[in-house]
Parts: sequence; structure tokens; C-alpha cells
Amino acid sequence: MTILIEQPDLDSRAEDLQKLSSDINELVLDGGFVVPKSSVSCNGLEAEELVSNNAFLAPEINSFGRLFRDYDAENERQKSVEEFYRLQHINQTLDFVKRMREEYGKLNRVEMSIWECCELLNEVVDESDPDLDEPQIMHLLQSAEAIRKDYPDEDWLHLTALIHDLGKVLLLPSFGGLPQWAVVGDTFPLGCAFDESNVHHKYFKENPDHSNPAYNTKYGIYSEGCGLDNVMISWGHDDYMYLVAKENGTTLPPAALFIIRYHSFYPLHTAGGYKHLMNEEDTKNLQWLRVFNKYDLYSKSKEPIDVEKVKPYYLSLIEKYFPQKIRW
Ligand SMILES: O[C@H]1[C@H](O)[C@@H](O)[C@H](O)[C@@H](O)[C@H]1O
Ligand SMILES: [Fe+2]
Ligand SMILES: [Fe+2]
Repeated sequence: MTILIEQPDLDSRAEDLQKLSSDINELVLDGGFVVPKSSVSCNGLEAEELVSNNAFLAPEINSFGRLFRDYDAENERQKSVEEFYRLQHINQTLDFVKRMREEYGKLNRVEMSIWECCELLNEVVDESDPDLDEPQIMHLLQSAEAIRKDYPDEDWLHLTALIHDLGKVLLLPSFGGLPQWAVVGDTFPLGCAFDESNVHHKYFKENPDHSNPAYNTKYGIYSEGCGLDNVMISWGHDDYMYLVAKENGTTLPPAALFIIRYHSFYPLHTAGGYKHLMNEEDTKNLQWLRVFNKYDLYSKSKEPIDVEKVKPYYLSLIEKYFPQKIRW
């Protein structure tokens, strides 16, 4: 027990509190990323072994003092998040996704390096996220540094974390200035019934595909085990960044591309919906995505990262896995 004999001045109390909160954060992070280390390499794709032993202890509260991904909480922020999902669920249709993929697949808008894009992301605000109001570059670095700490030898995972949300530049005018509902938020397949594992599922009722008999059955236009590569997923930052990485000839492994492409597909990777569309390869890659997801979600905190300090490391990874200038 501690006995306080003197009332500390306000400044030093504020400092103490800050220190305490950063210690707690440190603890939460340490406790939050307990994933068994192993020497598995990505090419061996033995993440399964790694995940099944996963002793993961997730932190319970986000930096607003609330549960992570609590879409039913009663507060102002949730109201705007819900409005975001209403628009997203009404406007994402199979036809829209097809048009977007074709249009953005041309990669004829901008030429720049990966790091330049990281810096651009600071201009971007994500209205779908109930857990984050820090600049996006902090989120990239926080998730990359957290996964690097637990998987020091898997440098491909560090870079994957750094770039996974870069597709959010679609919100910027030079990338077409798409509306939030066409860029962020959880993703889901089009061309088959909307599963109840989607958050705020009720708003799909107003989506024109909902009443189309070709699209509103369990399989819709797909078949059992057809593979996610053949499924049209709602358009946004995931699929765009996947296209950018792939078409610019990244040497990142397939698991990295899978993570980038499906990291917002919570209805599948967290809620377990739509599994009937997966093939064997998806099942293997999903193990890595699940590892990644913990770091993506639970590293969101107020703990700042010294950008200049870590920048040289990430520049070396970018150089290893990407050409200098790439097409966006
Ligand atoms: O609000 C979040 C955020 O926008 C993430 O970047 C995305 O990956 C999530 O799935 C989404 O729900
Ligand atoms: Fe994301
Ligand atoms: Fe993210």
C-alpha cells in the first residue's frame, strides 16, 4: 500500500498519469500479442500449427475505453458508423464492384513509391472505424511494429502490415475521391445472399441485389468451394491495394496478398460466414490472416511510434519487395 504524504503538483500528476497509461498500454500490448513463436516460414505455410496453439489474449477495451468493434454501443460515434454501414450496404452492388475493378485495375492515376503513399494516408479519415481516430500512418506503423515484435523473422508480415490499409487513398481527389462507403468498412461478397454475420445486416434490405433472385440464394452465382479468387467482394481499400501490389509485381508471398485482399472480410475471418465459398488454398491462407487480424485490430492505441526512427527499416523492406516507383 502507498501512503501519499504530499499532494503532487498538477503537472507531475499529469505526467504520472501519462506514464501509467503508457505502462498499461505496454502491458495490454504484451499480453495482447501472445502468439507462440515458431520458426515456420511463410513459404512453408505452416501457420496452422502456429494458430492452433494460439494463446492469444486480446485487450478488452479500445482507446475510447469501450469494447473493440462494438457496433451496438449507444454513442455519437456509433451513430455515424451505423449511417456509414447503411450507405455501404445499400450502394455496393455486383454491378458496381465489376465497374470499379475494371476502372481501377488500369492503375493509370498516379506513380509513386510505397512510402510516399504511407505519407499521403495521413490526409485520410476513416468514418467506418469505431476504434480509431489516430492518423492512419500511426495505425500502419503500430500494427507493423506490433507484429514485428512477435514475429521478428517474418519480414514479409511486417511489410504486409505497413501497407494493408494504403488503399484508403481512394478517398483522395487524385484517386477519384470515392465516397467512404466505397473505400472503408468491412467487406462482403456480392452475387450471393448477404449473410447475417455482416454488421448492421438489416440495411441490405434496401440493396437492389437483395431482391434479385439470381443473387439472393446461399450460392447465388457461385458454387461450393469455388475459391475466394472467383468471388466478387465489395469494392474498397482491400481489393484496390491487392491489385496495386499484384500488378506492380511485388515479390511478397501469396499469403501476404491474401491478407491485404481480405483483411476487412470480418464476416468470414472472424464470424465464420461464407466458408462454403472457400477452397483449400483459402483455408491455408486464412490461418495467416487470422494471425494478422489480431495485430491489425488490437494495436489501435494512443501509443505513438517514432516515424523517423523506424522509417529506415521499412524503406529497406519496401526496396526488397517492391519496385521503386509503382503504378496506382
Ligand atoms: O472500420 C474498419 C477499418 O476501416 C479497417 O481498415 C477495415 O479493414 C475494417 O474492416 C473496417 O471495419
Ligand atoms: Fe483496413
Ligand atoms: Fe488496418
